[in-house]
Amino acid sequence: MLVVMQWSGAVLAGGSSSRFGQDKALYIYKGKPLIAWVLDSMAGASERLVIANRPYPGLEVYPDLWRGGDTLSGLHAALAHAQQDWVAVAGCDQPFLSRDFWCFMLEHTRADIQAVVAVLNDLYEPLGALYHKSLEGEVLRRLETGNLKMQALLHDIPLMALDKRALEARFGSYLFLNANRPQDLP
Ligand SMILES: Nc1nc2c(ncn2[C@@H]2O[C@H](COP(=O)(O)OP(=O)(O)OP(=O)(O)O)[C@@H](O)[C@H]2O)c(=O)[nH]1
Repeated sequence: MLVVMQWSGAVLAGGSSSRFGQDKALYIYKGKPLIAWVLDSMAGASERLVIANRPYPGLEVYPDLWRGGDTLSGLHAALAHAQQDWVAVAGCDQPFLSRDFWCFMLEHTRADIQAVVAVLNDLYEPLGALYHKSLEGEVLRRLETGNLKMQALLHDIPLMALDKRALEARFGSYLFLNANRPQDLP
């Protein structure tokens, strides 16, 4: 019997796009908004959540529950709102993530870890990663104590670290590209 794993997708879009100069989620790149590229990469999810604090027409938006913690606030809300145990979390500015990439990441989930994440030289890629819902309490504790660094969280939890260069070789050299400015996009 084929067992198909259920997972949630969450796109963080609660930032201020200050370096981008306009709401980057809605920036049209190669014919569609950046956020649509990311949502499309998560087409295999049982639900796709947009985590933001303002409405996006046509999309169901889930708010941060703890404000002011940057991407850690977004991760917390993603884990809190998600229905499934494993949650694919990405920025709204990562148009090169793909369905095949997420399938590959999901193949590396295990019962004894809480994240699947790319790493290079001890530096993790916190967005474009899988997180287990059981992390919600730990993330909230870090928000409460002002310990907002995603790298520190990832250093402290049991996870599967996948070689970033090997992932880029397989899924494309721009895989983890996040567009801080329009000119970052190829
Ligand atoms: N839900 C949520 N998402 C956030 C928050 N802060 C940043 N993000 C998202 O996390 C991703 C990475 O953040 P950044 O690249 O710094 O984006 P940004 O904050 O919009 O950009 P800058 O204002 O230029 O720093 C983007 O998709 C943001 O929308 C937050 O407080 N809540």
